[in-house]
Amino acid sequence: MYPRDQNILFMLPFSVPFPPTYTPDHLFYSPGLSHKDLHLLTSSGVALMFSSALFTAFGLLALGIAFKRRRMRARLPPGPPGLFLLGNLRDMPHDKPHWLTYEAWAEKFGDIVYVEVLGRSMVILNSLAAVTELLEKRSASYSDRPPMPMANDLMGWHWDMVHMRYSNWWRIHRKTFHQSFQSRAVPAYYPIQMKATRTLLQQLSINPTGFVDHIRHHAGNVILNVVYGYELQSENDPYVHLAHEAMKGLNQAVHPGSFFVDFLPALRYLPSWFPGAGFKRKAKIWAKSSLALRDIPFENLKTSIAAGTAIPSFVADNLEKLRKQTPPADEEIIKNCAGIAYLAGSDTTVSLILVWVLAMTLNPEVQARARAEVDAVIGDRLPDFSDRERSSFPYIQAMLQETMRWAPVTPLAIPHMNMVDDEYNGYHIPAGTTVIGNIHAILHDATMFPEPHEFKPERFLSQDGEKSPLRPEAVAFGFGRRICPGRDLALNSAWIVIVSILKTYIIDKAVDSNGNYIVPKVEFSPGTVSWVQSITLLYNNDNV
Ligand code: HEM
Repeated sequence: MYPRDQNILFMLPFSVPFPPTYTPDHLFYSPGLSHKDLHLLTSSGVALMFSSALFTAFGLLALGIAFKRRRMRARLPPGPPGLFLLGNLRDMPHDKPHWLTYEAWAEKFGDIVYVEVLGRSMVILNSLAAVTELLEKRSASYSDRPPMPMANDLMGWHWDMVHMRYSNWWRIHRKTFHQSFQSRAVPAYYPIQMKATRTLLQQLSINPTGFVDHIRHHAGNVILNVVYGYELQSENDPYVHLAHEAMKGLNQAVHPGSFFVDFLPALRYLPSWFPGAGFKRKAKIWAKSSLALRDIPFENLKTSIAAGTAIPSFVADNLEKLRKQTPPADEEIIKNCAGIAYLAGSDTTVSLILVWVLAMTLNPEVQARARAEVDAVIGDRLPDFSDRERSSFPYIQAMLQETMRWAPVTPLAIPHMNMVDDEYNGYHIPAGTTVIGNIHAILHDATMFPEPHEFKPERFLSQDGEKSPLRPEAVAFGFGRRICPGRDLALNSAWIVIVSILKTYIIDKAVDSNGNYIVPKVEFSPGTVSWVQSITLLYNNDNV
């Protein structure tokens, strides 16, 4: 249908938009103060200003004392020395990927590093041994999330299961999610993934230069279809718009240090009109889009169900189950799980596929070997999931593992928090410490993965008598009880997209005006989800 012998040549320089980076300015300025707020501050009277300053001074003093006492009291893991009051605020990376700074610290201080920011302690685990011991084996104590007063209490994200505190309320969400996304359940979504992949191939054949948008459309189409039975519009989709609006605020709020109220939770009780309480006014505006994202698609689907026009989906099926339950279970749980699936599952899958595209651009010999395997198994037609019954596709599998290892999509996972005082290797980890599993460092550990920055799928092809290295998916989706529940769906999407593109396209570098190849840079953005910064591609079967 889309033969590789279509002699087409496209130059595709692009850069992928990624969530805003955070500068130190954000950090110091971000208690929500805008220029207007500062003006207000001057005009609203000396008394208010004085009480506000006093409030902040007391807060900072308390933090400083707590910081000093904690440092003196216990044998904390090593880390960069902090300043009185601020702790390690100034050491925290802001404008470059955090994992680079954390890896530099790991080299200096070892596989467990301690930092403290404005009284909040944080531990970074840089080795497989440390994450296995703490986040996996001691998962019962390490599965909480740090409180996020700005996002959860003020911006209405309390319904977001990803950042929910470890509780019965989270457990029931997790169970509901798991039932529909566990490995046994996801083959039910093959038809949706197949249909979306055929649409992707069609879109690529019409406009290969728009491949980033097409890959995004594919991921959105799969998840919205699975969750709401909703077919994504080709352009200006209202649900994509809702998610985009909601992400604007969330991206800022989940970044540690963006809002002072996250360090001094008492600030959330300030009235919105209070000088310096600009964060409360921002939160009020953002809360609308957070709730709209969750409620609008859900209510629309309920209208379709009532009209008898809804097709099966996560929400429709779960509402049906709920109707039969006595006493009826909580509808809100289904609404919450559905709302978060698009946010958690869309960008992550897109990022994984784009990392693969970059790897293929830079490693034509890997691409050729993978394509040969697809051709040998599938022959002269388009792939589908039944092909996996004919072959285990060892090279494709190894290539997918290497893609997850080479540039992990979520290099630092999502922060966990421990609930009890703990000891590890003779170090004290105070209860309430934010614990980061450094996926990037583990997957670039040269003792497990020699030449870690090279893209080498062969390392996952087990040779006779050789011990195969750690499978990246064992850490790339996080840890313990909070491990990503959407991983099987994501890996299936990535697999069908990869084999389908290999079957129909050749990915190559672009050429400049002098006819020279442009070698794309291997650069990734900071943020929870890391993005390939720029790729230049050329589809050209002359290069085969
Ligand atoms: C390549 C794709 C993906 C990657 C790399 C990824 C990665 C992650 C990571 C690292 C976490 C945090 C785990 C931890 O705290 O230790 C997570 C959590 C989560 N992911 Fe994914 N994810 C992907 C796709 C998906 C998809 C497709 C869905 C939805 C269908 C999804 C839904 C979730 C949810 C709901 C959580 C929160 C789990 C909890 O806190 O209990 N993810 N993911």
